[in-house]
Amino acid sequence: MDSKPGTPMDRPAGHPAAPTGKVAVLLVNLGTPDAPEAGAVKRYLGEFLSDRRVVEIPPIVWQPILRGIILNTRPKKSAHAYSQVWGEDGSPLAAITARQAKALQVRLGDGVKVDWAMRYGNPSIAKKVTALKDAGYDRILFAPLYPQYSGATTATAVDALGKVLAEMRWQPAIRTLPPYHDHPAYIAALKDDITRQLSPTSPVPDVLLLSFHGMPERTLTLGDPYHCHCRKTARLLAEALVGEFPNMRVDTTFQSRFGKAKWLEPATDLTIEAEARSGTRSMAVAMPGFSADCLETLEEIALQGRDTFLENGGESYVALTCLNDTQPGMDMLETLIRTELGGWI
Ligand SMILES: C=CC1=C(C)c2cc3[nH]c(cc4nc(cc5[nH]c(cc1n2)c(C)c5CCC(=O)O)C(CCC(=O)O)=C4C)c(C)c3C=C
Ligand SMILES: [Fe+2]
Ligand SMILES: [Fe+2]
Repeated sequence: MDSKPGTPMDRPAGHPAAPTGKVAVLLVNLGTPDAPEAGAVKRYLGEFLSDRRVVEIPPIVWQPILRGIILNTRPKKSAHAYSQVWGEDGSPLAAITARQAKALQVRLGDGVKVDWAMRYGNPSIAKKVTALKDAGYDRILFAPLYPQYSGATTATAVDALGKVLAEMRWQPAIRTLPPYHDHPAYIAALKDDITRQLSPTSPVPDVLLLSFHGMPERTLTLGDPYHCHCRKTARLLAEALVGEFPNMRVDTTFQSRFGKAKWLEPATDLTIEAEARSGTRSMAVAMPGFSADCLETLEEIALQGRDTFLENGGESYVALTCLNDTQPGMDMLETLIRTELGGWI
């Protein structure tokens, strides 16, 4: 056939038009209900808690418990919790992730498209990856925003991506953002942001808790690096903060226990209570494993945590905000993303 490279003449008659040659970044987070209502929360939890990466109990045992008990009781309670943190722009997790994508787009400029998706609920990974491919983005950097790797977060997001790719005849080239729990840019961003947030509180709190989302303890012996990643982040961050706050104790805890199995310890809620009871008067809590504020930081830690601390004799309690779309947070994200885009832009 007579054709010149790069012109439609390359394409035999009948072959559909296929735009190509563009680069995209897809920021990914966990997902959240569409509304702070029991029905929407039930749909979201049904999808989330049916993921075998999240609940590693055989479905024949787990599904009757999930469908028969949990999805009939938890959505109402969780919907109430969501309604306490819901903003004008919707769920904080989705609103902040959207803002991060927008801010990163400005920083990276027109040569790269930045978009975002959620592992559960909307906007889905399938919808976003398909739309990007159809629009000619044949190089996609897939970036799950979890500093610490776990099967229940990073791996399941990549699984969802794999499922979309499995349906495609012509797949885009894919890169994935590695965990960044010990990346100097991440530790520096946390140090700057925590220092900025603590400075106006005078005096410095007696203790700073670094509270990470928990996981079942057995995931550690099964080989999940999550616990080690959290511990390393905490160690590096404590080392980075000691110069600014030499007299502040820094402790690491795990929050958001779910289900009956033993979870990683020490538990944040029990630690807050024990600290207050044993005479700690002022406490700050940072949550370095969450790249965006969400139900677990704004309700469980900022609201419930404060009640627990004050009811047990504590006097001053502050829950710090996550990196979100702050300047240190976006500086870090830009650094990580530019590194992973090397050779593509
Ligand atoms: C940051 C990392 C996270 C890990 C690790 C993680 C593990 C994990 N979570 C559950 C159960 C629930 N998590 C819920 C909310 C939630 N979890 C994360 C992040 C991690 N989870 C985020 C960012 C959020 C907030 C979502 C939002 O909409 O704001 C919930 C739902 C809320 C509720 O009903 O309480 C559950 C349930 C398990 C079982 C697990 C590890 C196995
Ligand atoms: Fe969770
Ligand atoms: Fe929770």
